[in-house]
Amino acid sequence: MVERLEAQARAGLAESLPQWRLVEGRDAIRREFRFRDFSEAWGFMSRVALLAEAQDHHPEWSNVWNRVEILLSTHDAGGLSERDLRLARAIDALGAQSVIA
Ligand SMILES: C[C@H](O)[C@H](O)[C@H]1CNC2=NC(N)=NC(=O)C2=N1
Repeated sequence: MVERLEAQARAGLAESLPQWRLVEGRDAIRREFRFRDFSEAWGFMSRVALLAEAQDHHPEWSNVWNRVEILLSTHDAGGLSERDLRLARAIDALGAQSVIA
C-alpha cells in the first residue's frame, strides 16, 4: 500500500524540487522540459521510460516536438507519494544534461 505524502513533505516541495509545480485541482506535480529538437526530446523520453520501468512508477506525459511535459501522481495512493518525489529527482538528473535553460 502506498501512502500519500504527509504535510511535512508537501511543505518542503518548493525546496526539494524547485523546478516542479503543484497541479491545480489535482494532487500531482508537473514540469516542462525543452530540448534542442525532437530527437533530443525523444532520447530523454526513452531514458525516462527505462527509469520508470526500473522504479515501477510511470509518468503521465506528452510531447510536442522539442517539449516534454511530465505530470507525476501515484494512482495507487490517489495523489502524491514518495514515489513521485523519487522519480522526479531521477528525471531532474537526466534532464539536466540536455535541457535548454
Ligand atoms: C502494479 C504496479 O506496481 C502499479 O500499478 C504501479 C505501476 N506504475 C504506477 N505509476 C504511477 N504513476 N502510479 C501508480 O500508482 C503506479 N502503480
